[in-house]
Amino acid sequence: MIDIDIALEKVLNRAKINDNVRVPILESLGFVIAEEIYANDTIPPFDKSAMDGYAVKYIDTIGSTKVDPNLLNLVGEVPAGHPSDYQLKSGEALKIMTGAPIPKGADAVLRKERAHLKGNQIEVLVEVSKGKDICPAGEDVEKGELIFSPGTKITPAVVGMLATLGYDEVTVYRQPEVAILATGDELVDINDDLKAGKIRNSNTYSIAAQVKTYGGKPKILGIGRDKLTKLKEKIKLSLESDILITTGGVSVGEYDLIQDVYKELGIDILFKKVAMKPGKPVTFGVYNDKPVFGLPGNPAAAMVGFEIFVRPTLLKLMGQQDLKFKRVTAKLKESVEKKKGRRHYLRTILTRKDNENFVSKAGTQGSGVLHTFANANSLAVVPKDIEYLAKGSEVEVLTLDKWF
Ligand SMILES: Nc1nc2c(c(=O)[nH]1)N[C@H]1C(S)=C(S)[C@@H](COP(=O)(O)OP(=O)(O)OC[C@H]3O[C@@H](n4cnc5c(N)ncnc54)[C@H](O)[C@@H]3O)O[C@H]1N2
Ligand code: MOO
Repeated sequence: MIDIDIALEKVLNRAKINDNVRVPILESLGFVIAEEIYANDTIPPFDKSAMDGYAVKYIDTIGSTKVDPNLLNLVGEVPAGHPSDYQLKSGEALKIMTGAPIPKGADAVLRKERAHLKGNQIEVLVEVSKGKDICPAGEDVEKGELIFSPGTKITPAVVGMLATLGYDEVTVYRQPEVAILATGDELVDINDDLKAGKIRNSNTYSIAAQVKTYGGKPKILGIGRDKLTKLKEKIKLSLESDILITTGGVSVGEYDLIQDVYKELGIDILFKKVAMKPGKPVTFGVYNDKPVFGLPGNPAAAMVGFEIFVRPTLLKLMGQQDLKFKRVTAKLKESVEKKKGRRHYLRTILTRKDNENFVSKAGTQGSGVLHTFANANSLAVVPKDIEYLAKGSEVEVLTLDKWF
């Protein structure tokens, strides 16, 4: 049995970042920029008003108060999108709207509510300083500035920045396609009859949902039956995808054929047993540089195997730099007992009270119990060589925040 951290290192060492594609910016959300993005313009391109009010010379407001206001002549207006050619002179004001270009001669904006309109004049109720309520040109971005480097994750604000900078498309690392094959003679699909000895195939759907959660594109290959030739044929078809996942058939049963199939197809197996629970029989291989994961059939084991090994692989292919889980330390709300030798990932509920994190089991921890996972929001880590943790002990917890 290989140690989890060593196993993960082997996986990530073999995972290669994807090639890149150009996509419309709205389709780039969640992906990673694969080019340098420079500003072709200064943003904002002109000094603009931050408030609705009056463009003035600040000097004309000096000494002005509510009780003894200075008077300025109103000589016109500047709406947003309509620059004025007027050269403001001393003793004058121009009505100005938020976002409108500051006219020549003006050096401050007096907010509407800080002036009194009296016919063709305004009373200045307060002094304003030079530059007051003006957003200077280049406040956001200077022309020629490097704005984003390869590796930047595209968030809603990044999409907005790309639009501001005039990019309608952006180059990103290509979305990985992840082929998923569930194996087992006992499996039927969602709408099929549950005849004796049969169970519904849930792995295909939970794993495909995990793939989507982390930004991949699932390719569902359906159910493969426990026959070497049939499995070989199905798997062969899917070796074009960026990642291949099979579930089931990796333990030591007579019909657990996955490892034989991998070998016959020329998939180089790097490990087939990991010191973790659930997920001990997680198998990892490489075919033409493509990662191949044989996840266990047990639904919770398959999903934990995905989170620990496939998730960071998928993120790496997508060009992401931070492959780690968000982790917190939390106090156990109950004691935990286990055998030495494997690191356990408990399906848990993480809560916060009075500035402290607490964690409790989401239910029974059998590798086949999926319901518990559906109630969980985190995985608490119980180290390999620990046998007992008392209530109140501190544990490391991986948050599944991307699920929510
Ligand atoms: N003698 C031993 N038996 C087992 C060992 C072992 O070390 N010695 N390991 C156990 C562990 S740990 C696990 S985990 C499982 C993994 O087994 P497989 O990957 O071979 O999975 P299967 O036997 O095909 O299925 C296990 C279980 O999960 C159900 N299943 C399978 N596929 C699906 C699916 N797509 N959707 C829902 N449920 C699925 C299946 O019916 C079984 O109940 O092996 C232990 N055995
Ligand atoms: O590794 Mo298995 O998932 O312990 O049941």
